[in-house]
Amino acid sequence: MVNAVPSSPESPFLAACRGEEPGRTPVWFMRQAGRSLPEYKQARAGTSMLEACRTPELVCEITMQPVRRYGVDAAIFFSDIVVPLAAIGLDIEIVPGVGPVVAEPLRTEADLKRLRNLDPCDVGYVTEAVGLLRKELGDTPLIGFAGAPFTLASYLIEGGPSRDHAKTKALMKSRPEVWHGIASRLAAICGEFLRVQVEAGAQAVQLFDSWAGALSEADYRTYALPHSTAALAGVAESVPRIHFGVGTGHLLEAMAETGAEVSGVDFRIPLDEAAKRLPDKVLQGNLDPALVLADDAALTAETDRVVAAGRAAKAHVFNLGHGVLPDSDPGKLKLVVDRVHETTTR
Ligand SMILES: Cc1c2[nH]c(c1CCC(=O)O)Cc1[nH]c(c(CCC(=O)O)c1C)Cc1[nH]c(c(CCC(=O)O)c1C)Cc1[nH]c(c(C)c1CCC(=O)O)C2
Repeated sequence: MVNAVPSSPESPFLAACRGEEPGRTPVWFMRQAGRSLPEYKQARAGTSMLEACRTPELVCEITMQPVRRYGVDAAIFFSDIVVPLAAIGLDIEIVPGVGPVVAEPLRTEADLKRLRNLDPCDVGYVTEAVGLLRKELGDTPLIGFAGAPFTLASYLIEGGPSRDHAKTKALMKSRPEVWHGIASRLAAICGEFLRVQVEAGAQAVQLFDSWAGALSEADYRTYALPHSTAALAGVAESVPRIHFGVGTGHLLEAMAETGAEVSGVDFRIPLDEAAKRLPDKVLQGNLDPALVLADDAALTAETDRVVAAGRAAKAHVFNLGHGVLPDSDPGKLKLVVDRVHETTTR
C-alpha cells in the first residue's frame, strides 16, 4: 500500500472562510505589501507600479515580504485593480501619491468598444507569478483579487480618483443603458481576472468595491449589485469569495446578496453589530488603520476589542477596516498579528 501523503496542516484562514472553527483567528492586512515596508521601497526603486505588476519575480518577492515579516495567515497577490484594464489596452498610469489616472476617460456609447474582453494571454505574467508564489508560500494561502465594476468604472469615467464620483453618478442616471454597458463589460473583465488567478493557484479571492459606499442602497441595488454578482459568479463553488467596500455600513445586506461567503466590514461598524445583520456570513475586519499609529497600549486594547466583537460572527478573519496606511510602523503590525494569535489560539 502506498503511504498517504501527510495532509498539510489546516489553514486557519481557509477554515474561517468556510465558516468552520479555525485553530486560531486568522489575520492578514489589506495593503500588507507596500510603502509601509522598507524592503518594498527597495525592491520597487526605479520600477513603475504597473511595470512591477508585470514582472513575475518582483511580484513574487513583494507578495512574500509581509508573509515573512509578520507571519500573517494569508498572502495577497501583489497587483492592482487597474492591471486588467491596462492589459486590454486602456491608457492608464498609476501616479504615486494620486492613484490610477486614465488618459482618455470613458463617457459615451462609442467608448464601450474600448472595453474588450480580457484574454488570459493578456495577463500571462499573472499566471506565471501565481505559479511562483504557490511554490514559495507552502501552506500559506494566496488571495487573488479584482476591483468591482462600480469602483473600476469610477476611475474610467472620472479619469482618476474622485471624492464625489459625480460624473459616474450623472452618467448612471442620465444614460443608464451606457452605464449598464460599461459595468457589464467590466464585470466580464474582472470575472476573467479572478478566474485566471484561481486557475493558476489562488485559494481565495477578494472583490474590492472600495467606493461603493458613495451609493445609496437603492442605487447600489440597481446599478452595482447585478454587475458585482456577475463578476463573482465566475469563481463560485471553486474558492471562498470575500467582498469589501469602504463606508458601506448602509449596504451590508445588499452587498451580501452578491453571494460572497465572506463580508468585509470597514471600521465604522462594530463586528458584533454586523454579525447581527449578517448571521450567515463570515466577517472580515475591522481595526481602524489609523490605530496602527497609536501607542502600544491603545493598539492592543483596540485589537482585543475587535477580536472580542468578532466572536459574535459565524467565523472571523481579522483584518484592518481598510488598507495599511503608508506611515504605519511594521513593528506595530507585527504586534497586532502576534496579539491576535496569542489571544485566540485554541
Ligand atoms: C482603490 C484601489 C486601487 N488599488 C486597489 C484598490 C482597492 C483597495 C483599496 O480600497 O485601497 C487594490 C490594491 N492595490 C495594491 C494591492 C496589493 C495587494 C495588497 O497588499 O493589498 C491591492 C489589493 C497595490 C498598490 N496599488 C498602489 C500602490 C502604491 C504604489 C506605490 O508603491 O507607489 C500599491 C502598493 C497604487 C494605487 N492603486 C490604487 C490607489 C488608490 C493607489 C494608491 C496611490 C498612492 O497613494 O500612491 C487603486
